[in-house]
Order: sequence, then structure tokens, then C-alpha cells
Amino acid sequence: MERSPPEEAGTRDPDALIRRAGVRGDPNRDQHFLVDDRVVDRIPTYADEMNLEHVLEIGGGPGVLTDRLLAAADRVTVIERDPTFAEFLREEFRSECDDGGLTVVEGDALSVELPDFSACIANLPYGISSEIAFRLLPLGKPMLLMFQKEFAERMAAESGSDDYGRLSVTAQHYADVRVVETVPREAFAPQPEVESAIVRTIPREPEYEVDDEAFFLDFVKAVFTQRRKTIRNGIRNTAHISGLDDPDAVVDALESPDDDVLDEDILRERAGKVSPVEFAAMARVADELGRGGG
Ligand SMILES: C[S@@+](CC[C@H](N)C(=O)[O-])C[C@H]1O[C@@H](n2cnc3c(N)ncnc32)[C@H](O)[C@@H]1O
Repeated sequence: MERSPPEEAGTRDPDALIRRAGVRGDPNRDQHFLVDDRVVDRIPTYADEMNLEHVLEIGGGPGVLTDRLLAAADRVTVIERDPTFAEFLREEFRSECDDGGLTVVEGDALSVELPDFSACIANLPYGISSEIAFRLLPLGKPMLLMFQKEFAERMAAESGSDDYGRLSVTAQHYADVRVVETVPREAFAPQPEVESAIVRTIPREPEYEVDDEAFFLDFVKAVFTQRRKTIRNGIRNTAHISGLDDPDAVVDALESPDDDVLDEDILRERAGKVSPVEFAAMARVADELGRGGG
């Protein structure tokens, strides 16, 4: 491996980093590296209100984003599964590793123990982006994550829009979710097949309360498996997913809901039109009347 010249963090050229790493990205290993410095330079600017004491990066690759994060953060931990890139990162950023500014963890981001980070900023491996996002979202830290554009838009979608679905309700249960930039395929090497987008998530309490979070998320998942059906049929047909023992009792109660949030037409709606607040209100009714003989 070619030794790296010492360079100031935040100034490394993406193509030079990839050349020094000496390995091309392999799409079969989720390796699409950022090569457009304008995009890489903009990423930390979306994090200006985040606590950057300890930034977690998932999938460092040849270190293009790692370099920018080192310039913006007090400390960075990068998790990289590919041993060649993990070793390259340690070599390229040797002085930062030596002085404690950078820790390189070689391992699978889905299973390694995560450090106590203050924010996560990453160009994620797309094959596991959903699993990673839902490993990180419940930890309640702000994040800037690059996803496939379609996935990003579904995460951030509002009820009534075409993209709204289970992913939107579940992600927005944990955080305010915004798409801050769409990134073209040309910004990466090798180019992915689809466009990408950067999502900013800011943790916050949801606008509703649920007693049993796991049941609420299962209820949402269940009803969205029948998104073309009415809520009435969605609840009735998916008890095996939601875990309801008595879905009919829930439907009966929702005929004339005793709740300010729900109106009498809720059973005739389709899931794509139901807001997270309404889902939570239905889940409260379902939790009370439809489970364990309630
Ligand atoms: C899309 S590339 C991003 C690389 C670099 N951050 C950039 O922006 O150019 C994703 C990186 O994640 C690594 N990776 C893939 N699966 C991983 C996993 N399960 N855990 C940790 N890293 C993984 C790949 O080896 C690759 O380096």
C-alpha cells in the first residue's frame, strides 16, 4: 500500500484517497465512494446544530467523508467491515488515530458494539441501510445519513403523499426526518444504479403517546400490509401480524370512536391517508380492547 503524505484533515482529494487505498469500490460489497468534493464538503454544513463531540461514521471506505468529519468533529469513530479499508484508514489517518481523534473499528455495523456517540454522519452501505437506520434511530441521536433517494423520500414522507407508508411512520416515531439534498449518481465511483439523498434526523418525542411502543409499531406494520384496503379490513385481516386477539372488538369501538383525534370515518380510510397521530390513537384503542381478551 502506498504511504500517505501527511495532509490536513478536511482537505484530502477524494480521487487521491481512492488511489492511495489502491482498491476499487465493489458494488457487490455496497462500496460506492463519494468522489464529488462539493457534495462531501457540504455534508458537515448540514450538521451545524448537532453536537459533534463524538461522531460515528458507518462504512468509512477510503475515508473521503472521514477526512471531512475529522475537521468538523472533536472525535470520530468509524466502523468499516472491509479489512482492507479498515487497515487503509488506520494508515492514512495515523496521526489522528495516535492522538485519539479517530478510532477505526473493523466489523459489521449491524452487530458490533456501538460507542457512545453524539451524532452519526455516514454514506451508508445501501444493502443494509434500513437495518442500520433502525438500529440507530431508537438511540435518540441526531444523524445525517445518505440513502437511496427513494428510501429517503419514503422515510420523510407525510401522510397523504404517494411515498407515505410504514417506513415514514416508523422513522418519524423517533425523529423529525428531512431530506436535505438529492445526490446524483455521478457523485460516486463506482456509480450506483439510482440517485441518492441525504437525510437529516433530529430526535424528538412524537406528538402522541403510546403505552406499548412495540405493539404500536406492529400495528402500523400490520395495517400497511393492506394499504389498498380500508382500515376496517386492514385491522380485521392482519391480526396475525399485529398480535390482536379480538380485531372485531377494535373495529366495533372505532365505529364511533371516543377520542378527539379520530373521526367516525376512520374505518373507511386507507392507511396512506392516516396520520401518525391517528395511528397512535387507533393503537391505543386496539391495545385496550383487542389484546388478551381486553
Ligand atoms: C457507500 S460506501 C461509503 C464509503 C465512504 N464513506 C464514502 O462516502 O466514500 C459504504 C462503505 O460501507 C462498508 N460496509 C458495507 N457493509 C458494511 C457493514 N455491514 N458494516 C460496516 N461497514 C460496511 C463498505 O465496505 C464501504 O466502505
